[in-house]
Amino acid sequence: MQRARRERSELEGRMGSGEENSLFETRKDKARHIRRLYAVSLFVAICFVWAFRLTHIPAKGEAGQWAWLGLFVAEVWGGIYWVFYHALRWNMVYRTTFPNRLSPRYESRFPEVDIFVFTADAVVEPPMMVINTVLSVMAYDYPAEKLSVYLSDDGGSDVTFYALLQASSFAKHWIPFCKRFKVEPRSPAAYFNTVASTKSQDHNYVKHLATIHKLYEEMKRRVEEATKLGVPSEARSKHNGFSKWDSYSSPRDHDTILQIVMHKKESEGSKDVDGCTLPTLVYMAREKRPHYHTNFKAGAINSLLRVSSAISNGKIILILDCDMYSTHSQSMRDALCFFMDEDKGQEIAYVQFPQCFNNIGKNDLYGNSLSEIMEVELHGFDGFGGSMFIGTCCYIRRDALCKQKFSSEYKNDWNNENEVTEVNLLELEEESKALANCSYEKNTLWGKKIGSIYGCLVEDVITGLQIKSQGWKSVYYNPSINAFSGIAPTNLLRTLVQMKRWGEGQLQLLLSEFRPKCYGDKKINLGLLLGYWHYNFFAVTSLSVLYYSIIPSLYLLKGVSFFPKISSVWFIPFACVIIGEIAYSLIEGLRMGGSIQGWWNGTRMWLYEKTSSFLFSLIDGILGFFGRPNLSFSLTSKVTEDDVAQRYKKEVMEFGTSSPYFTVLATLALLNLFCLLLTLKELVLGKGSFGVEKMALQVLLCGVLVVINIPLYQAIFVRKDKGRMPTSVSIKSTTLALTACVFFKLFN
Ligand SMILES: O=c1ccn([C@@H]2O[C@H](COP(=O)(O)OP(=O)(O)O[C@H]3O[C@H](CO)[C@@H](O)[C@H](O)[C@H]3O)[C@@H](O)[C@H]2O)c(=O)[nH]1
Ligand SMILES: [Mn+2]
Repeated sequence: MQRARRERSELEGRMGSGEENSLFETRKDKARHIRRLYAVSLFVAICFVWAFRLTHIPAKGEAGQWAWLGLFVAEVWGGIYWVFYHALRWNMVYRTTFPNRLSPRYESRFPEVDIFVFTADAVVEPPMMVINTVLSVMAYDYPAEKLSVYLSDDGGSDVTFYALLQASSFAKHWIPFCKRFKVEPRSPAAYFNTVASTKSQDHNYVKHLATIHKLYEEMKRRVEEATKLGVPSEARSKHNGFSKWDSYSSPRDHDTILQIVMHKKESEGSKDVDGCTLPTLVYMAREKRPHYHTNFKAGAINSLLRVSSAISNGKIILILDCDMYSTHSQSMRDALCFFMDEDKGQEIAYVQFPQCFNNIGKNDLYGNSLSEIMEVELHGFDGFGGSMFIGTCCYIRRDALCKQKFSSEYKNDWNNENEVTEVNLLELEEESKALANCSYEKNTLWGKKIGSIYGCLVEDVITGLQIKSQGWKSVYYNPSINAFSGIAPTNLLRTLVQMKRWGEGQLQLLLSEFRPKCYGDKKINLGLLLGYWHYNFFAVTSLSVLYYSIIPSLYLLKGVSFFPKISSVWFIPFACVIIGEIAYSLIEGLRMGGSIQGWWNGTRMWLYEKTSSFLFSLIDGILGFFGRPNLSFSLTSKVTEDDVAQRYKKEVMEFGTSSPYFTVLATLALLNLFCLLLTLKELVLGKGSFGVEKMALQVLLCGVLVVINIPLYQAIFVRKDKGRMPTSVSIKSTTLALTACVFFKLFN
């Protein structure tokens, strides 16, 4: 990754205004001319493919006429979608910040920052992970009296609360330790992992390290014990916060639980061992009732927005998922460079950082590094006026989330109006608690115009769009030192389910009343619109990919050809598109620091997501549009069982459970395998009218689909481990695929 970054910066050209005063600089992608030339040429080739389709439609009554027209539709859509894809590569920009210019000017006038961390389930998001994230952000290199950390717990778990209490005590040692020894990263778990292998000569450091490590291990043991056995009664009686669970009946049915664990204005208890102030720390589990929709994370964001406005009211908010710990204690200053820039700062609503993951294997088996999005596409959005908001690792201006429009009169003003000098914590808790009640939002604009937007499984994307349509700008900042790191799914099904949720959310956005509000009236420019469409149409695109991976292969059985002969001039545009796209995606993958195997894995995942996840997104999205309520958010698990972890490490694909996703994938894979085998048999026996030259491209397509599915065949036919394809799925898929082939051959 680092190497790729260096190369990238060499490739970039400068676009800065040359102002010595700016706190940030924007540079254009230096390769943009080559990219554009390539895109235009390839588009011409695509047009020729369309022309071929239109000029060679089989005559009425000839075999495959309808299939031919279907292929035409798939190719037209594929071409259009390809334009969306390249829109994101047309105008990429890169940002650099100058934090060393920031401090001398603004250090004493830094804004208050509120950090929101979200968790929703103590089982799939272990409390230890959550508090490591919390500790990493509490330890930011930032004036503690201007920092508040809020944990929203949609799981309403007393164990998570217990862990947070433990973290608050541990912070009293951890934060001074971080500051004294300039520790990075400041998530204790991540830090102890990195230092395990290094030896230091500094005795003072070694001594402190041993002490703090011991404290951490003790805390970890307590928290893990509580996770297994429940919160110890001794702890319950010591902290009256636990009494708030008395009326609690289930995670879906309880009062608001709000606890200010530490408050910077509190006279005692919020100082570290060196006597320095610690950030404010708040636990919130908003009220839940079965007959109120929770609106998932969007609902949690809005509750926290209100609660925090009563407690600290920071002007800048950092939104984080509970697995996304900070890996760089200075990065908040980078974000401020954008907001505080005298020239352009006031119009920037949010600064999006990339999501990075610390558990990606060498060849990124499941394409989870999301490097296409993080290293390319968000830069593309940025070039057209603003990054997409991706829900985490993002600094947002409270005004942009809570007020409505941007106007040219808007000025940066970092003074906090409701600055409090002395607080009565109980009163403050009581007062803010009501703000997180279910009924609070009744007949208000929350979720419609204010705060995070409801009704969409990608609340982040739609919220970002809403902000943009109100006239605000946003930036994407991809620093050379990673700012955050989290956990990517570690098995195939989790990845597919996550993608299904994203695809469905994007479709909801497209079908919602917000689409015209966000896209209409030229509110966003064409480039940005095309970029968003690239995501919005995820689900729709599944149909053309499915068509392309089924119909041509089936027609092999009948010897019907859909592609030009190799000797024909019409072969040229097809060859250009195929070779061009392979070369382009391979180069892009390698430039981002990936491997060839990684590119191949990514291509497989592209196919799997398009044909299974996005198919289900489409079905559920349409059902949702016709009124079926969406009651669940399939949380991505952040824990991995040992044997699964072993296979993940060895880059062996994980199946293991029967799931409709696998049935679809296996059926497709087997269908192509059968078609290929039958075709090869035909070829070898030399029977019938099978023209090699005529069918070459079609056999190649089927062949590639087979080769890319090799791991799946192994999972069905060869493997014996627990991660292999369950027999029930294998039988179901074989039957389906065989039936399709036989029916097609005999009856069509
Ligand atoms: O009812 C809910 C459901 C989820 N979450 C939190 O939302 C975050 C994201 O959930 P996760 O299961 O990790 O989903 P991902 O698909 O990994 O999330 C990505 O996609 C989401 C939807 O686009 C964004 O909100 C996230 O920021 C982005 O990381 C986690 O911290 C959850 O605890 C809640 O607080 N309440
Ligand atoms: Mn996640």
